[in-house]
Amino acid sequence: MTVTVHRKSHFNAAHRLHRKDWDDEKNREVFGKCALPNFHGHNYDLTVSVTGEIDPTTGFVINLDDLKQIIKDEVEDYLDHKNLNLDIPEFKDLNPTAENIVVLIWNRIRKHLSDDKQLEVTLYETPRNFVTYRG
Ligand SMILES: Nc1nc2c(c(=O)[nH]1)N=C([C@H](O)[C@H](O)COP(=O)(O)OP(=O)(O)OP(=O)(O)O)CN2
Ligand SMILES: [Zn+2]
Repeated sequence: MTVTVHRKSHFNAAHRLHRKDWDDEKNREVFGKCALPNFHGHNYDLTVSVTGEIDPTTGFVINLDDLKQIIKDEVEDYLDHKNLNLDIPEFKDLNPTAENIVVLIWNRIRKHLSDDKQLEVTLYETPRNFVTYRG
């Protein structure tokens, strides 16, 4: 029997969606206002979900205090109040779309979990635009 444990978090960040090998017109056509050159911000919300067996000794799938600390170290401290294009090396040549951000977050959390746990991350870029990654 497995149970899923969830922890919510949030961070604020700036970004711009564009391709260096496209001109302004093409970038504007594909990425719309998200291509504007001077960046814009989002209040990102995320839900981190860990699935596994309940440890009979503790009653935990994962200690939520531990999960909270992992998310703080790997997501909030790394991304909060950052310019994703300029400050985060992974996005130097990769568009910081919700899809690419959720994969980055998943990879940073996954390395802290044992192999017997499943991880799912849902990232809200806006209240109505959100993505999910399960690895
Ligand atoms: N597949 C994706 N499409 C888009 C992404 C993305 O990351 N993946 N990102 C954007 C923009 O960055 C942003 O999300 C759009 O912002 P906005 O238009 O303000 O968002 P809403 O649609 O929620 O706003 P409404 O008020 O509902 O119009 C674009 N596409
Ligand atoms: Zn945006």
